[in-house]
Amino acid sequence: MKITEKLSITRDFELFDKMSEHEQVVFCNDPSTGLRAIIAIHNTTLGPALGGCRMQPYTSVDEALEDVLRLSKGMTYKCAAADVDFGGGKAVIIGDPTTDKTPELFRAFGQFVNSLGGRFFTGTDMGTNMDDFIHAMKETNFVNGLPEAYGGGGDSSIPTAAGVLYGIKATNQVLYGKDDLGGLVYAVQGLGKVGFKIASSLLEEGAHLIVSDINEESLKAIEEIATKTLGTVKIVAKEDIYSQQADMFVPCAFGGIINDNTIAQFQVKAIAGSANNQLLHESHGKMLQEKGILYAPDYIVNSGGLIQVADELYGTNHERVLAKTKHIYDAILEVFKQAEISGLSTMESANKMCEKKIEVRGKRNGFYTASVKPKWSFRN
Ligand SMILES: NC(=O)C1=CN([C@@H]2O[C@H](COP(=O)(O)OP(=O)(O)OC[C@H]3O[C@@H](n4cnc5c(N)ncnc54)[C@H](O)[C@@H]3O)[C@@H](O)[C@H]2O)C=CC1
Ligand SMILES: O=C(O)CCC(=O)C(=O)O
Repeated sequence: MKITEKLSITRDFELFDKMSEHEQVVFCNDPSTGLRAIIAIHNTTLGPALGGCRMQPYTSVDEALEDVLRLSKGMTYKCAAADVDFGGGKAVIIGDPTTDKTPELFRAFGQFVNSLGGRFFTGTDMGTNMDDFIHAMKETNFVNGLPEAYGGGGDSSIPTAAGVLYGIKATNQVLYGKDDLGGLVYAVQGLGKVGFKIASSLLEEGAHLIVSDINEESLKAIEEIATKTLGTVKIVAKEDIYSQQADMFVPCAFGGIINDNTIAQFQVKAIAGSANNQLLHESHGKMLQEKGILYAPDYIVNSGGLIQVADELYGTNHERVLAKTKHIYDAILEVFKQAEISGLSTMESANKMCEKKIEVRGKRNGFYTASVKPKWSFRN
């Protein structure tokens, strides 16, 4: 047997292939608290990585890894588009948020975040909330999205929803030549922290909503709000939301919902919503373009939360956050314009703009590391 055959195991680089675009992936294991988490740092050219921590009952390591790799890459683009001095990262905790949370688990997670020495900042995402990070912050300073009572900016779903409404207005401007929200029909998927706020604002402007959620209470609550406005609400089964005749589809639940199957069903003129990683593959952006559906790239539309948590490090100031969030309107118009000029899909056009920004900065910065002088440094 040749020596290379004997050593064949060393040729299995599957994990490194999967993370080939990422700088660092950290597997965190703490049997005493049951913590199993993965932190992915995609790119730190623009600054230390930033991204929320999702808790979900993933059924395999592969599923969790795939999610954290996709989400952290999305954060690199989101940070570039929002012009914040952070790079892309994200964390996932494997566990059921309704049964597996303990203060100790989040403290253990905080210790792992701290061990990265400021290369990764984190906070809430789906399945985690600000209370969880009150525990984590006892172990690390690299947490943002904290309650105002703890010196943070508070609920980041508020600026996220505000930003999505700016994205919808910009899309309406291109579709109809005016950015009014009222009078139109929106198919809203998911009435959680962000979706509920968007739906309520749309109703207040007199919009007509078709909604789906798996949570009966949220559905009842939005019907109740509609009774006090000029808007209307129709509830549909979760699998029927994609085929509704509407002006716009507003996805506010989970990722990957723009795919071969749903594109075949869509009867909308545009898509703009808060969900992260809406396109199953980048090619689905092209398919939307071919079908004549105007797509407002997710990571620009939903960057209000990021803008707030990044801004928090300067001290809480809601006015400043709102002023920065308003730029989402112009950013979406610019992407639509560039896409029209270049013939690219709106997602390709947005990606190109972000990649250019990272490339230019990369000439001066690269890999982020806190400036700690090595002990053995004898230079001064
Ligand atoms: N919270 C924030 O500030 C930000 C959130 N996002 C993204 O926006 C999306 C929503 O986030 P949140 O509102 O914070 O989450 P959430 O967990 O509060 O809300 C999600 C909602 O979707 C519903 N849902 C779950 N499965 C569904 C299905 N099959 N059909 C219809 N509805 C379903 C849930 O019942 C829940 O009401 C996520 O993709 C998140 O990553 C992105 C940027 C910031
Ligand atoms: O919104 C947050 O709390 C952090 C930013 C983030 O993870 C996101 O925008 O997906």
